[in-house]
Amino acid sequence: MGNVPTTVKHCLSYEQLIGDYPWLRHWLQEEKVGYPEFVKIVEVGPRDGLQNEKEIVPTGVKIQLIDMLSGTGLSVIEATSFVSSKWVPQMADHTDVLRGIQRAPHVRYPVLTPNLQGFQDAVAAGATEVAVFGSASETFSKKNINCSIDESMLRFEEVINTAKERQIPVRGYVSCALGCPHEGDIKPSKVAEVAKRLYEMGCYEISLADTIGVGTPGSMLKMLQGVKKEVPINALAVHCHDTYGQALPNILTALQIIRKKHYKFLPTVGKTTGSKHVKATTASSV
Ligand SMILES: CC(C)(COP(=O)([O-])OP(=O)([O-])OC[C@H]1O[C@@H](n2cnc3c(N)ncnc32)[C@H](O)[C@@H]1OP(=O)([O-])[O-])[C@@H](O)C(=O)NCCC(=O)NCCSC(=O)C[C@@](C)(O)CC(=O)[O-]
Repeated sequence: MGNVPTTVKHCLSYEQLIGDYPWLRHWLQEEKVGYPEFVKIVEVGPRDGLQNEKEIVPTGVKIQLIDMLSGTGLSVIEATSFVSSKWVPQMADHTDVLRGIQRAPHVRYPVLTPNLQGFQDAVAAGATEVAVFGSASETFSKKNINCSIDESMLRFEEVINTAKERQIPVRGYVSCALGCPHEGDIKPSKVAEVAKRLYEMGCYEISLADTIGVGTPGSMLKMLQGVKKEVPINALAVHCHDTYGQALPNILTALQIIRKKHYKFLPTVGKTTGSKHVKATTASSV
């Protein structure tokens, strides 16, 4: 926490959280929650932070960013996406980025793969870990990956089965876990259902994403209470966008749901400014 600005420390303090959300004190006592002994940060800046930037960032700059992040002590850096360049022009240089980075021995560099084509391209470019990304909202699924939730599960199953044959670990995202830009509130039971499907297919970890940053400690709590009935808590991660300044309180709430025996909980933070996504570098400070 040495380099963390005072304002961020303030957001992270237990006393401040209880001051802002008094009902949490009761819940924390009831649940006898503690903090996990170990927190892993998945840095998503080079992928999620850049993907919506209108101006194309030169490939060399992306490579330099990832190489510099590799030197910070992070253990996971999401490097790029093997998606259609018509949909996300910023990620069109995925192969050059993945081939150009200096891989540090202690760092993993997962990439997003929405379907088998993306998976095969990623592996050909040297990917050794991938992530599939589903949604708890039908409308978001159609707008993001051009298929329904059920169709996306069939695509992911193909990716996961092929990945298993090659012993490539697959991480799964569930977008809109705390709200959808098109459908509004999303029921925790729907998030739990999609998370469970991904987990049962073979994703080693499910990252529950507050895609538009509308979550609060209250909705985070309800959502995680629903999901942990279906997926082991030590296989869960959260991915919080900071659109309304709630990412840190939301992460702190999520961390406190983990019992001490659950040593592995893996939050990622995204910082969203207005309609622009400028994300994830704050994750390194948490
Ligand atoms: C999923 C697709 C590809 C389906 O796209 P589609 O158009 O429905 O695909 P299709 O299967 O009908 O194929 C149409 C064309 O796309 C090509 N194609 C097919 N697959 C690929 C591929 N993998 N890479 C490159 N090209 C591909 C395919 O070859 C074909 O090319 P054509 O014959 O017309 O020349 C498309 O909808 C897409 O790329 N979507 C991008 C989604 C995306 O990147 N979203 C942002 C990341 S998710 C996210 O940010 C959320 C997250 C993870 O951060 C968590 C959170 O905060 O919520």
